[in-house]
Amino acid sequence: MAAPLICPSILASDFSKLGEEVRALDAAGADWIHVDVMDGHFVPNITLGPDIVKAIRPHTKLPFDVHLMVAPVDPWLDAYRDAGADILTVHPESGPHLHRTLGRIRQLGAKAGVVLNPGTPLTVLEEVVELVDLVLLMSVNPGFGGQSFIDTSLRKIERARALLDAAGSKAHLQVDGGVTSANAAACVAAGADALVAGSFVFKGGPDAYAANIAALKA
Ligand SMILES: O=C(CO)[C@@H](O)[C@H](O)COP(=O)(O)O
Repeated sequence: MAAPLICPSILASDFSKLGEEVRALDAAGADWIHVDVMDGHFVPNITLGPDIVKAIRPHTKLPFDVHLMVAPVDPWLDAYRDAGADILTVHPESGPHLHRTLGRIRQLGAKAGVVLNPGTPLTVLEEVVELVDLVLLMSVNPGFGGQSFIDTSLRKIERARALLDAAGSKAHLQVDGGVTSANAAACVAAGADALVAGSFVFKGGPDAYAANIAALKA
């Protein structure tokens, strides 16, 4: 089983020193930096605007994987791409034309991701599979870090893997929410190749980041 990409969510970082945190994650072996953007409307929390993404961009060359929990999302695609996002991931519920939104993300030169909440059926993916570079399965309801992994997500990962393989898609299959060393291997065995983790990576402070990332890869 190949080691998964580890994508720490900076939602769990110390916001008073974001640049430093991103540098520490880079040094600790993170593969991507996962940026959770929340608008206080699509989800009940507000986080990082494009100016903040732009401010931390010079602190690492790692890909910025930006999860947009924003509705409507279309007006924000250009701003986050300009701020330095490499991957823009959107919810089918955050606009009326998912197909158009994914096409626009690729037109901007970014990788396009689609994210499914625990209650969102996989079938939506069938209609856009050729337009996505990343499928993100939420294993918690989005809005907050520190929640518990929803166990039925494992079966959904398996079904998503089967769907991607059947379509001949090379898209990454990423899982997010309550990911720890206790469930990471099961996610990968089910077919995930990228794991987002917030609380687990950041616990113990910067000196522990490398060990925490290694524990998720192991
Ligand atoms: O998008 C979200 C929450 O909405 C996630 O990225 C969480 O931030 C992951 O945090 P942990 O569950 O790993 O603490």
